[in-house]
Amino acid sequence: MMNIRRRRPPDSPTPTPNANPNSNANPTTEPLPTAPAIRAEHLTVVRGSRTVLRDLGFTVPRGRITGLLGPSGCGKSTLMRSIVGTQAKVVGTLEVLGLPAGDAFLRSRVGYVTQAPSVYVDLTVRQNLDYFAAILDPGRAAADRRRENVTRAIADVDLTSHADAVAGTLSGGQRSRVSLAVALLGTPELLVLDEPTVGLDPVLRRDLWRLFHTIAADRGATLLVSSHVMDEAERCHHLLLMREGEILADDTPDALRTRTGAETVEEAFLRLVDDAAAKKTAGHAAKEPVR
Ligand SMILES: Nc1ncnc2c1ncn2[C@@H]1O[C@H](COP(=O)(O)OP(=O)(O)OP(=O)(O)O)[C@@H](O)[C@H]1O
Repeated sequence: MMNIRRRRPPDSPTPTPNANPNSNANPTTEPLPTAPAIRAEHLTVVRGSRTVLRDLGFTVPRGRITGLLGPSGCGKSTLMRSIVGTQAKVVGTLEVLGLPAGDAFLRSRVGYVTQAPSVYVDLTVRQNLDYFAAILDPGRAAADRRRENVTRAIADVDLTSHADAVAGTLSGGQRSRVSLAVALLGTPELLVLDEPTVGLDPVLRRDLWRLFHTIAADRGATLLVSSHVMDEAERCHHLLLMREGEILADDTPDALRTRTGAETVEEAFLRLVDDAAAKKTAGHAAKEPVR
């Protein structure tokens, strides 16, 4: 069972945009807390010779869990990389926590867990976290705080009993949780998790989803969680359904089911896919020259 302490994060040492001595930002122009965590307009991404994301427009609400769902290859990872600022050739508007995606001030406010766990296999779980904690919060004066944060993050992902195990000896699911613990270290406002439950057994999947809900409820954090498993959609507050580089729906699971008259989100998704295909066919037919 995942364990997360029910407490608010301490005041963060994270620099805010106005902490920048070179910034001309006016405090009154700070985004309101009700502003979306992520806002995209006309977002297009080209990879190689392919347009992988095409003219996307969507919002991700703050303090909620948004599921980014769609089949393999539809562009979920590309969108997540764009949001965290690691994707090249991003065109259009993409705002994250009120700042342009990739802005240096977002570095410690956004946590990102890639599909492949990024851990040092020759270090123990605790040594992995100590290393990243030292980068996030350096200096001798912060040693006690770092130790506390590392212990808390390890407990959050239920790896306390494996804290001294070498990461290379852990299972794939356990390594994924080490990556998640690293992302939780800085108590980020936005967590971007790329297929975090892939390959996990049903009990661990359920526990991870409980952890996500606790993080959103207790910390007020925003989570963007991708999956190609449609039953995970039912666990989200909000959904972005993707297919072939386009957003088919940006809505709550309830609203989606009601709007499409479907029983499940999976069925709603299939109806939206059929509708989109029918519209495309109608569009092509309209363009055919009349003979
Ligand atoms: N370097 C690249 N050059 C060209 N096309 C690429 C490149 N990387 C990925 N793509 C293409 O971009 C599309 C989207 O890939 P992406 O990894 O974002 O999809 P995904 O939805 O995350 O898939 P999965 O669930 O399998 O991880 C895919 O069709 C893929 O073939």
